[in-house]
Amino acid sequence: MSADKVPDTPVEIVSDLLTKARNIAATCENVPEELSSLLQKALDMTRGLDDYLGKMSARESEPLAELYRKTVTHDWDQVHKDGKTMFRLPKECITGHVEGQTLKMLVHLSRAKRVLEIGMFTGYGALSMAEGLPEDGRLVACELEPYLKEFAQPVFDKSPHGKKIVVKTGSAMDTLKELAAAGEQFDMVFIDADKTNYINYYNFILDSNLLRLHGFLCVDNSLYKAKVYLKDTADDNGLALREFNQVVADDPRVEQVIVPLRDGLSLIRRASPASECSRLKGKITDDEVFRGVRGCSILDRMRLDGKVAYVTGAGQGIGRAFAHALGEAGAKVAVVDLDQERAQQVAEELRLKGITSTALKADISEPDDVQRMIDGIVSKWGGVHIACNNAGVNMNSASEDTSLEEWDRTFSVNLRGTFLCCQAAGRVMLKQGYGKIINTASMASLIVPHPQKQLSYNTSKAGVVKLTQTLGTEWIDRGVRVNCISPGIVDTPLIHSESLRPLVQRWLSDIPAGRLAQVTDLQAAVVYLASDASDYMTGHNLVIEGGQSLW
Ligand SMILES: C[S@@+](CC[C@H](N)C(=O)[O-])C[C@H]1O[C@@H](n2cnc3c(N)ncnc32)[C@H](O)[C@@H]1O
Repeated sequence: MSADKVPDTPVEIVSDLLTKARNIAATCENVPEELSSLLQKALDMTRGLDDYLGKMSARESEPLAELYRKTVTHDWDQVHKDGKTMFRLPKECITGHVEGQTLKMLVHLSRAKRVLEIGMFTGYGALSMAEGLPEDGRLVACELEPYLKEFAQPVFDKSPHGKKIVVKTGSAMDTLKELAAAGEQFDMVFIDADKTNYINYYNFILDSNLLRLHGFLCVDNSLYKAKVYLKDTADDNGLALREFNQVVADDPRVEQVIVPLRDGLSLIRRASPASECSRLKGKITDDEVFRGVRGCSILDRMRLDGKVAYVTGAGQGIGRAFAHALGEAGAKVAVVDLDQERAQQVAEELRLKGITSTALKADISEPDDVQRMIDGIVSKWGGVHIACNNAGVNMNSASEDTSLEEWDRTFSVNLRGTFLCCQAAGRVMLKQGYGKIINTASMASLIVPHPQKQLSYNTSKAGVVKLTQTLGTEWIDRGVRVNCISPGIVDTPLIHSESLRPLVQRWLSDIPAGRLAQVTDLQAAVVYLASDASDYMTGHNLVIEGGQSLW
């Protein structure tokens, strides 16, 4: 702690008291050596703690460091004397490095997308949390003093995360009412403004549903310099926080814990819908729609944790995007491709993202390769739950010139290969009594895309749809669902080649969406079809083509 810093947290205050006690002991005669040494040891322990936490926590970004420097060197007394702020703002208000990183970590871990801060000060906490938000995340910061918005904004503007922050100046309670009236909801709320109003903010946030059902609150200063539990507390803020903590502890709507970080940080989460039910008996329909199927929200129902998946043709393009999507949703993924090196590269990408993966080489038109692929996955991971049969080839020729070779090669990969994979994976899945098969068909199964000529491709993909419908109805009563995805024209590097460029213009005029499909446009569909959320769907051809087949 620097010499001019006012002790502000329980640890800093203990440290200050110990320093005083040690100094007194040093001036007294007859103080036992052991007492001095114990005082010194206690002092070293308390003094060193915050420093150590700072050193061992992730480093702050340069904009955060600038905000900190700018805040602690600013003459807040003068600003107040000049009438620029309504209140005299102590620089100790700032959350600072360790708390900032803690808030950022909480945003990350909770995957919050919308955060509300009540009491922004110079924006250190706001920017820390914004750094943890995804690119489309948003943080609304309430601040009474307009001067502080002007102070923080130039630094926000230097950070790539500053654009996620919207500052609302004025009384926080007025802003909360405005947000609630606009139907806004937040995943996380950080309360750090006037202490005597904490209880009002808390009640308003819960009563007006500003905090979404599975959201949580962080409340700063909940230990308030230890005054919340010291008997002789007389100051308003200490008493307000003591009452606040008690109200939260007695509130059946929430679960909470106080983390003794700096001046105390309460983490409060809205309890499960089930506990809200008993309180709201009669006012709600307490069913699976309200509670979620098996208690899971719709997004959780699309998680694939613990599932084993494979994707053929996963070395590039759509297959690679499918492999990433299934892995991101929680599945272990076998990346299968004819090209071993590409498969390995994609498997490595997945591992870098923390996804369990393996690379396999297989030619799906060869029964032995397909069987080896399935056996390998089963022996490595104990089963196959998601079979993504995506590999395919596309050759072009006028129908009168289509060679038998082209026809056979197309059918042997696109239809025979898909059949071999469905059969080999299906046998395992039927034994398990569970499985999700997702075949890649094509919009060409519905319409005849033009002007390119691709008889064998179109016909083989129509076959994939019929294969899917037949298996999907034959196996569903034994727990195996079979569906397919029909992408429209997908934007791949090949499409930008000199020879295809004129065709792209033609295609674009045929697509109501006005653009080609990106592989990322197909990712949610594969996760949905792989998840339990789509259990009632089988034999379906899910067409994703920007409306092209409808024109
Ligand atoms: C402890 S500081 C906030 C620190 C900040 N969260 C950070 O990360 O550095 C409290 C802030 O709340 C603001 N404040 C106090 N009363 C308020 C109110 N009624 N409405 C909005 N803001 C208020 C103060 O102006 C001050 O800037």
